[in-house]
Amino acid sequence: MTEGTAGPEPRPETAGAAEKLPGSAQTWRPAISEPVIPDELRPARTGPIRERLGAWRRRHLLREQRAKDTFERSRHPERGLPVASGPAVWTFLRSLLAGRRRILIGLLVLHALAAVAGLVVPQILRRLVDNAAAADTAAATLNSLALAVAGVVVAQALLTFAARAISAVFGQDLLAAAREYVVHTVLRLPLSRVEGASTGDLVTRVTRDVGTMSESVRWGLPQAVVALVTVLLTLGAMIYNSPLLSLPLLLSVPALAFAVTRYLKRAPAGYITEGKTYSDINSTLTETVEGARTVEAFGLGEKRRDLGDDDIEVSAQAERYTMSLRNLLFIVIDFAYSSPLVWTLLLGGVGYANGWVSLGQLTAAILYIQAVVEPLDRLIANVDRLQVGVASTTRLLGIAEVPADREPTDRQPDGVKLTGEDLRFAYREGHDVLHGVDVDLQPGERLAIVGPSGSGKSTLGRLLAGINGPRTGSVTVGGVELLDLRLDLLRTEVALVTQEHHVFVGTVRDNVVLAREDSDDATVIEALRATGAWEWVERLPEGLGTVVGSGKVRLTPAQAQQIALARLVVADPHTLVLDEATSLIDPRTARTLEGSMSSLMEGRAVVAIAHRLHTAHDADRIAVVIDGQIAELGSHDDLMAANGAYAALWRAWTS
Ligand SMILES: Nc1ncnc2c1ncn2[C@@H]1O[C@H](COP(=O)(O)OP(=O)(O)OP(=O)(O)O)[C@@H](O)[C@H]1O
Repeated sequence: MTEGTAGPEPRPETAGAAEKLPGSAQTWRPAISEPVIPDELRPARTGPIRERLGAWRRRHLLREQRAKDTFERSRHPERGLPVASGPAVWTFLRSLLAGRRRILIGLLVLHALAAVAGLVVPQILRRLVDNAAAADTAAATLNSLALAVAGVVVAQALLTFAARAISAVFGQDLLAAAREYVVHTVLRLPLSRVEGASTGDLVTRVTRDVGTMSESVRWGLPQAVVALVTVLLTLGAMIYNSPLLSLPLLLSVPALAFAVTRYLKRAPAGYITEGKTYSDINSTLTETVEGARTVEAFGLGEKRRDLGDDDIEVSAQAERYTMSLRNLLFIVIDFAYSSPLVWTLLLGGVGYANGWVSLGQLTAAILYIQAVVEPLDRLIANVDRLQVGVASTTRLLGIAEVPADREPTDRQPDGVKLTGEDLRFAYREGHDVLHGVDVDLQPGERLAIVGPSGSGKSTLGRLLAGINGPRTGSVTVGGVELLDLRLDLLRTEVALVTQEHHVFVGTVRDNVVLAREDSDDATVIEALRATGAWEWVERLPEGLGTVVGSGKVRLTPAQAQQIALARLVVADPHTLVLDEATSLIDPRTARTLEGSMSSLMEGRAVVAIAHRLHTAHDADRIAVVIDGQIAELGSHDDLMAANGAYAALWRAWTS
């Protein structure tokens, strides 16, 4: 592997190379036969010092390059979630702080006063030392100076306490605002992008990244500002005490500034890369857990473990990179702390001997140097914390950069006729899976969509139900485009029923009334009766109020499907799009369910995406979709008479 291309195999998420296991919905990554970590990036443990240093530098440069590459790739991913730019973070921060100026200024003033109180102590001590050195000072003067020190220390403690208490309240308020923002943003993500993004990435962003961001907003930011103010005030006090004795510390500031600037330039890409590696670890892990049965059935355990190990190793590489950046910074910081102390003592000795400075000034200067170390340390540690926070914030704000796939208006459909015109759709740019489909659904009509696997039936169903918007053309109901309708209104016009039925953790009632939350119990029971679910719901310990879902009362797939259909009865849409709605249910339940479904479907238009052709046989019209186009359209008898693709499918199915 060459320097420019060093790095692990591109992940399918970025390389678009995910494969589907036959017969499985799980995406699977290509098997990796070579070691994922290039040799150049492995730690060199043997050889002469110069070679090892050279190898260390090469590894460092490679990691830096990779951090930059990953940063660029994650800024504009093809399908996953993007990362926001640096300026977006500052705009976001400004908007967070905008309504909280008063409390922010108040707490900064309190912290500054506490810092000033701390700076007064060395000045009083300076007087104490100078007075004690002079032979004629009265004991009363020394006593009052000592009392002044005690008074200032108490005042500083009280100010610090008040400042910290206000900081805590301020931090909680900011955290709440940040969390609300994230929840709001995630909820408005278009479904198509949620499906396209990896679960691990989304989960890492809304858990780890929210935590890191709020940590740095709550603690990192106020502490960095306070530490900066304290450092500046201490430097001012040092110059006031003795310009000569402040020289060594002032001279070390440029070295410190250089090291911090260098760090700030490199750290963001490093931390964003680190965040992405955590997402990758989570993605592999969730994929393995979700596909546990497939993994077991195909004996893929070892491969999955290897993938996990690779993810962890890559993550460790990213962590080592950011750690080496931090270490370099800390070396300079340590040097910048200790050398001024030595130089000030030497300079102070010479100055005292020549009468340029007093013993008290030297004492105060040494105390100030000691005093500046702690806030400087805090400042740099918090700058580091802020870097991690900024990286997490860019990932969170990236979610907000996903463009909305619809802009709902208040338009109301005039009628119930569903029409699709010139529908084209692509999951990947330049690869249309529908090529100009026209569908005209009469009110109350049953239209079956049949065709070979992968021909575009489900995609057409999703477009007709307004889940995805077409690339060209439009789907309208009563003359209004589906994407122009408010979501709550859309679901009472057209609804899609698929094989996936999620039961949310909540009561049976909550799960049924999702589309119309104001429905009463009688409506819910009627809906459950219609889908044949009332029999078993009635027997649950708390009936409608029983909490079901993950970790609670578990429902069978068939029961989950009945709940989903009951949801539909309550939503009462005039058009249903059924995509294999009854396939997961055992034949006996399916027969019962089909019975209740036919009464549910009465008076509604139905688009049934059918794999079992008997569904098609009973439909008013049948659309045969082949390669993303409607190849034939007509009733069963018409199409049999035409002796085309449908007739061939029917003969194959009935023989
Ligand atoms: N989420 C997706 N991302 C990328 N490509 C997809 C996605 N979903 C479907 N496709 C592709 O779009 C094409 C049409 O798929 P679609 O699921 O609509 O076909 P289908 O006729 O319903 O197939 P089946 O009967 O097997 O369910 C296929 O080539 C499929 O691989």
